[in-house]
Amino acid sequence: MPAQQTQDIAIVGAGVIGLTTAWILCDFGLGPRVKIIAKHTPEDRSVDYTSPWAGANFCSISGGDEKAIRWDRITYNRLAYLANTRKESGVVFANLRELWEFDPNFEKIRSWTSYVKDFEALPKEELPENCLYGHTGTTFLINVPQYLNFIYSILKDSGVTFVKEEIKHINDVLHYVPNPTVVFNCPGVWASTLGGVEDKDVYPTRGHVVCVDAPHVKETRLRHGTNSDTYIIPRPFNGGVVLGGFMQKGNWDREIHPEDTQDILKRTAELMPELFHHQGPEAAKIIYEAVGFRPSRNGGARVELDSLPGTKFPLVHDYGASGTGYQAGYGMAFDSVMLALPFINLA
Ligand SMILES: Cc1cc2nc3c(=O)[nH]c(=O)nc-3n(C[C@H](O)[C@H](O)[C@H](O)COP(=O)(O)OP(=O)(O)OC[C@H]3O[C@@H](n4cnc5c(N)ncnc54)[C@H](O)[C@@H]3O)c2cc1C
Ligand SMILES: NC(=[NH2+])NCCC[C@@H](N)C(=O)O
Repeated sequence: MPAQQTQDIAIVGAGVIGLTTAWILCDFGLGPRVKIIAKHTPEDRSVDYTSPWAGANFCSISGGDEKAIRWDRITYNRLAYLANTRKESGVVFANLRELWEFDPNFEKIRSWTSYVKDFEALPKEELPENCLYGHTGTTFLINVPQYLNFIYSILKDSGVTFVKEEIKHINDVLHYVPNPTVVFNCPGVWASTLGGVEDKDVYPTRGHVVCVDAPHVKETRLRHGTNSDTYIIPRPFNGGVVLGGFMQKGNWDREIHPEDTQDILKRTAELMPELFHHQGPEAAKIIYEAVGFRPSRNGGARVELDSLPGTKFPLVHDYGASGTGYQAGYGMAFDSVMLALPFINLA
């Protein structure tokens, strides 16, 4: 009987960021040493738990700074590996068409030319009215519930322990892992209020999605507007088509407003006329609607080594992914684990 391994690696949070962090640790065989403390886990649905509400696709929403480009690129390669070798993960390659009513971040676009398969800028004559730029390429679509449960199962099979609790202060993690080798802090938008973290740079970017039945739609299409963000994100393996949306900074409104639903249906039908077979929004077959709070942060996501307040215990922050937790999350989690490895005795 192997000696009882004590859990010495703690993770706060079981959204896509916390789960992916644990997944990488499991790849090192560290699953039995990992304990995840989280109020919500993948079987939960709550406006306070962002990950289930994502589309999800891989688009060029993220910033053009070095960190954002690095995390997108690492995750693009990881998603390609999963799409090629692990169909059960819910990740597939897909055609992306992305349009802008204003000039995009050309640093970001330049980075895409070096790694996004089949990348092509659209000739001006192909741009719809009022669009200044557009491109196509091969990126990814993710069936989010399937992907979260795929990772969740790997973690449970790898010996990771889950504690379904809300903590008030980051140091409360010591009640569950008294002498941690390292703690990972992955609380999403709640980094804004978690005691001992209370990151004043973190804020919600409110989203509202309408998931419809439209199995004929295979392409993901987005239009970055001066006054609106319109996107169509099919979820592969019969997951419906996620339509959006809104990018409302600092907005904590938890309610769904019917006028917003109609606005999303109208804009997406204009963006892709075949979405409702060239009929209007009244032809939409709605499966569900949801509001979600993207965990945004002034200055971009925080992936940083710290220590539990008033202690020597290493603390790695990994939060603030905003609208990119799936398309950049593996890169963020990879860098978080690299920060922690010097403290973890692997041998
Ligand atoms: C409408 C919408 C569409 C999106 N589409 C895409 C997309 O197409 N592609 C993409 O890449 N991204 C997309 N995103 C962004 C993506 O969903 C987020 O970046 C991602 O879900 C953030 O994950 P997270 O793990 O940081 O946060 P969360 O999923 O919110 O997880 C946070 C975890 O921490 C736990 N927690 C927090 N505080 C405490 C506490 N005090 N005690 C215990 N546990 C705590 C929670 O219970 C939860 O388990 C979208 C987001 C929205 C809202
Ligand atoms: N078009 C635009 N600015 N945003 C689309 C973003 C889609 C998805 N990442 C999200 O909803 O976060």
